[in-house]
Amino acid sequence: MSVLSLENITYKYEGTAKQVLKNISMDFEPGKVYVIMGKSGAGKSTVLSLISGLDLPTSGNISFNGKSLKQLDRDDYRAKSIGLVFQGYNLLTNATALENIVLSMSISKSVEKSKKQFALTLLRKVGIDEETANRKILKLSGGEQQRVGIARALSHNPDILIADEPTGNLDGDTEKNIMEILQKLAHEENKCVIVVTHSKHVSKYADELWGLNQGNLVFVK
Ligand SMILES: Nc1ncnc2c1ncn2[C@@H]1O[C@H](COP(=O)(O)OP(=O)(O)OP(=O)(O)O)[C@@H](O)[C@H]1O
Repeated sequence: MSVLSLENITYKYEGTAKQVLKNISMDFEPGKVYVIMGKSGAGKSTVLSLISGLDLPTSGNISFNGKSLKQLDRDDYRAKSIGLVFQGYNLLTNATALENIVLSMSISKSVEKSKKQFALTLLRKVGIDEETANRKILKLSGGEQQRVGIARALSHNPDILIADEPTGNLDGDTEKNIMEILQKLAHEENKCVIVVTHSKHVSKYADELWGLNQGNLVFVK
């Protein structure tokens, strides 16, 4: 059963004639890592903005658990069901790792009894111990920052994790570590993990690999 389904999506930016996405269809299930690979300008960011409910397709339909995003409250969908991981981490650099997670939980109105304990549990899950959790982001390595970014994306327990070039700023070993964490979240915690990248290395971690080329999406393996 798909958690997310794209049916015959096309997309044109307002006021432009170019079709940026050309009739693309794809189904996403829980428990799998999906990698969408494409060159610069292929349409990766556009697909992500549609999947995450920032915008609606020009034609076609996107559904989440069988319900069209057109009918859902998309702010609510984004806040509850989607976790985002960014290439540049997007953390508050002058706050600690722990504070970043707790703040994010407060904004998403988490009902956890102890936000701090829950945040520490999430951080431990991605390999950040308590000492590191209490350090300011500025004093963490890139790989550690991305692990905090993943913990933050998990803090409202979303069904879908979307990672936009999550290892774009990291070296090979660190890339492996981050991709293994994302893989574990899919395989052991049943998250639907969607990664967009231009990196061939990242594609090795895919349960399903798709290629995006000038707005056309094709199944690779
Ligand atoms: N706001 C916009 N208005 C008009 N055209 C846009 C806009 N944003 C992107 N495009 C165009 O849509 C196409 C796809 O862009 P998109 O940003 O989705 O590609 P991408 O694969 O994410 O590229 P990159 O890897 O460089 O981020 C490109 O031709 C781009 O010029």
